[in-house]
Amino acid sequence: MGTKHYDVFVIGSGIAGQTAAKTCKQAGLTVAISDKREFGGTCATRGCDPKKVLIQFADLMQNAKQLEGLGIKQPPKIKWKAVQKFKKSFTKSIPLDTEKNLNDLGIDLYHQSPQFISKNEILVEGKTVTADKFIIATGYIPRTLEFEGAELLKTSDAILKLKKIPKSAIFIGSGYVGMEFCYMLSTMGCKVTMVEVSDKALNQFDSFLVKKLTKVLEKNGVNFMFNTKPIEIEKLKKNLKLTYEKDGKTKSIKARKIFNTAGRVPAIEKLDIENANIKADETGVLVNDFMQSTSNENVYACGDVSSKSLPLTPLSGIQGYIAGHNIVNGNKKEFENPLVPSVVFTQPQLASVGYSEEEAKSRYKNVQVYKGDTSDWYNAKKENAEAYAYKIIVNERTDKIVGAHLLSSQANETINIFAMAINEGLTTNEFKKQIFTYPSYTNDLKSMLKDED
Ligand SMILES: Cc1cc2nc3c(=O)[nH]c(=O)nc-3n(C[C@H](O)[C@H](O)[C@H](O)COP(=O)(O)OP(=O)(O)OC[C@H]3O[C@@H](n4cnc5c(N)ncnc54)[C@H](O)[C@@H]3O)c2cc1C
Ligand SMILES: NC(=O)c1ccc[n+]([C@@H]2O[C@H](COP(=O)([O-])OP(=O)(O)OC[C@H]3O[C@@H](n4cnc5c(N)ncnc54)[C@H](O)[C@@H]3O)[C@@H](O)[C@H]2O)c1
Repeated sequence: MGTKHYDVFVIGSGIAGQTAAKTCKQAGLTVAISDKREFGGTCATRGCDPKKVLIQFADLMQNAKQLEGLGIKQPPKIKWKAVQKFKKSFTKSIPLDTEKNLNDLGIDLYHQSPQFISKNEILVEGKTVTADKFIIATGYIPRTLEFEGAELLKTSDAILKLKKIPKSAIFIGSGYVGMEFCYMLSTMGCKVTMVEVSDKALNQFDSFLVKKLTKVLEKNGVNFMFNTKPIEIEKLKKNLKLTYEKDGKTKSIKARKIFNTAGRVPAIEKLDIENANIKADETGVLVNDFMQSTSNENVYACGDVSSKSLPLTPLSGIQGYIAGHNIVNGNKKEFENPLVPSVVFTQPQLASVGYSEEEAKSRYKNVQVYKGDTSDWYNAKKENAEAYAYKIIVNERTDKIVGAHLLSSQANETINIFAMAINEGLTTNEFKKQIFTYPSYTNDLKSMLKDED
C-alpha cells in the first residue's frame, strides 16, 4: 500500500469540485480529484442540462395543445427514442471530456469514494493519500425513504433515462424535481399521481402562484394527493402498488413506476467525516463564510454539500471558486449570500427572486404587494395559456423592489430582469421608466407595478 501526498485533494467532480480544483491547480498547487460516479457532476450529466433538453419537448406539446383548434390540427407526436438520443448527444461526452480537461491541466484523477482515516489522510483506491487541504464537493443525493418496498422506488436519474413514457406513474414529493417531471410525463400522456406529505406543492414558492400552477397541472391530468403519507410499496405483475395514509384512512393506488422525488440530502455518508473531525448536519458540511469547515481548518466544502445557501448550480460554481481562492491566497474571499433567482421548469414556469411577501412583512414596516391574475393580458391570450400571474413586493418607504414572483411561459427569463432591478436597488418609478421591447413578457413587468390588488 503506497502513500501519496497532494497540496489539495478534491472530492466530487461537479461544477463546485471542478472549479475549486482548477483554481488551485492554476495557482501552481498539486491537486487530485476523485469521483465515485462518472465525472462531470449532477447538473451536466443527470440534472439541469439533460432535463431541459427533454422538457422542451413537453413545452412544445403543451404549446401545441393550447393552440389546438386555433390553427393546430393536432399536437405533434413525440418519438421518445429520438428525443433520448438527442439528449444523449449532450450528456454522453461529458465524463470523458471532463476527465481529459482535468488531466490536461495536470490534475490526478481517482475513481472511488475516499474515506477519511484521520484529519489529513484518506484511503482511496487502496492507497493512503495525504493532503494539506481537502475540499468536499460531493453534492446532494436523493433522500432515502424508510418504508417497506422503498427499494422499488426510482429517482430522477431513472426518469431522465426512461426508454419509453410509462402508462402511469406516481411521484412521491412535489418539490422542484417532482413538479418538473410530473409536468413532463403528464404532458407526454402518462397518467400521473402526485403524493405529497404536506398540504401544498413547492413549499418554498408563493402560495397564490403555486395554486394556479397546480390547477394547470391538474388540467394536464395530474392527480394531486396532499396530506398523504406513503407507507408501503409492493410489486405486482405489471404494476407497483403504493399504500398510503390520508385523513386517518389507509388506501392504495397502482402505477407502472413510482418515483422518489421527496427531496435531496448532502452526500456525505461514505466519507467517514467523523474520523477527520468534520461536522455536518442536515444542511451539509458546516462551513464559515470562507467555505472552510468550522471544525477542521484544513477542510473546505462547497456547492450543494456545504451548509451555505441554496442547492443550485450558479451557487456551486461561486462557492467552488471561493474555496479554491481561499486555499491559494489564505481566507480572503467570503461567500456573501448573493441574491439568487430560481425557476421551476413547468409550463407555465414558476420563478422567484428576493423576499417572499411574508419575509418582506417581517423585515419592513410597510410593504406594498402588487399582485394579479393576468391571464387576460395579450401575451397569455395569444398563446391561449391557462395561467399568467404575478406578485411583486416593494418596500413602501424606499419604493424599492425587494421581491418578485412570476408565473408565465417566459418566467425563467423575465425573473432575471427583477434580479437585476433588486441588485441595483431600482425603485418602481425607475423600473417603469425603462423601455423594453414590445410585445414582450418583459414589457408586461412594468404594467405589473401599476395594479394593486
Ligand atoms: C433532476 C435535477 C434537476 C436540476 N435542475 C436544476 C436547474 O434547472 N437549475 C439549477 O440551478 N439547479 C438544478 N439542479 C441542482 C444542480 O444540479 C446542483 O445544484 C448542482 O449540480 C450542484 O453542483 P455540485 O458541484 O455542488 O454537486 P454535484 O454536481 O452533485 O457534484 C458532486 C459530485 O460528487 C460525486 N460524489 C458524491 N459522493 C461522493 C463520494 N463519496 N466520493 C466521491 N465522489 C462523490 C458525485 O458523483 C458528483 O459527481 C437540479 C438537480 C437535479 C437532481
Ligand atoms: N429548476 C431548478 O432549479 C431545480 C430543479 C431540480 C432540483 N433543484 C434543486 O434540488 C433541490 C432538491 O429538490 P427536490 O425537488 O428534490 O426537493 P424539495 O425539497 O424541493 O421537495 C421535496 C418535496 O417532497 C416532499 N416530501 C418529503 N418527504 C415526503 C414523503 N415521505 N412523502 C411525500 N412527500 C414527501 C416535501 O414535502 C417536498 O414538497 C432543490 O431545493 C433545488 O435547489 C433545482
